[in-house]
Amino acid sequence: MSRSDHRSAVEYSDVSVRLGGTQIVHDLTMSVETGRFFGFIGPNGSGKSTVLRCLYRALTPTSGDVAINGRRVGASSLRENARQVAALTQSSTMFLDFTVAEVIRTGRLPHVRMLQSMSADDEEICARAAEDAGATDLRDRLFSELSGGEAQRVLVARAFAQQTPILVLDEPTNHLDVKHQYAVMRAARDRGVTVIAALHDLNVAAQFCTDLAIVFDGRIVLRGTPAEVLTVAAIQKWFGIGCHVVPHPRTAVPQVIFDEGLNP
Ligand SMILES: Nc1ncnc2c1ncn2[C@@H]1O[C@H](COP(=O)(O)OP(=O)(O)OP(=O)(O)O)[C@@H](O)[C@H]1O
Repeated sequence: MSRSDHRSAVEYSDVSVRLGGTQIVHDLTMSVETGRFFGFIGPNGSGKSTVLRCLYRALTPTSGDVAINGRRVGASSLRENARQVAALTQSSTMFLDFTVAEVIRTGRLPHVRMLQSMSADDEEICARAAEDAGATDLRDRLFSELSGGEAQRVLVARAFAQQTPILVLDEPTNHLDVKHQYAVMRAARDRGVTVIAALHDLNVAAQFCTDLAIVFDGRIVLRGTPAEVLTVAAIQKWFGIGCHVVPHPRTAVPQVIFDEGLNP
């Protein structure tokens, strides 16, 4: 797909990443169409986070390009990028001294000049983001005193408050109880933006993603709809565990029942 094709919200072209002398991502070429909910799945250390980091500019590829809406990531200012892509990452220690409300407000920074100049609209956006992420009741707490799941909901709210056309979620359901896992995924989907996530729970991925890609050793080895990707053969081959795959009783999306008795 060409760069000028605006159906592509995100496009990786021949992206390779070397870290610490090791090649982590190998010549990745792929695109994600606007409005899709795209999930990277794959074993630990396969490169999912590294691929995402190139998108939210935490990492510059060793070679190749990443483009957002047809524009190369490195060609935009950091502020412009932050208006395009909000990222929920796996490290958040920089917020330890903040209250929850302050953490969520930092999501508005790409849109305002200084924290003091936040408008009533910005406050309303933060309140709605907190509501959508299930973090409203936490707003007066200190971020450093939250449980893992509570902190995760606040970081999701911060990403929502950024109101970007692309949302990058690196393991968004980390630390969350089952109810909040589904609530956060539903809230992300219902924003109607392009979502690109790294996920470990295959059943949650199947329920919410329109597209899945299995990453193995820094390469996409299989891509398609959840029904195309989550097959017994693929899960055995790439995750190394036996399983059954059955349709969800209501939605009919594939659901995986792991079975070590069927291990390859
Ligand atoms: N800064 C770094 N220096 C050297 N190696 C790194 C660095 N960051 C990541 N790696 C390595 O790159 C590989 C891919 O890591 P990455 O975090 O992208 O995997 P992942 O698929 O997201 O894993 P997980 O499912 O465990 O979160 C791993 O082997 C990791 O050890």
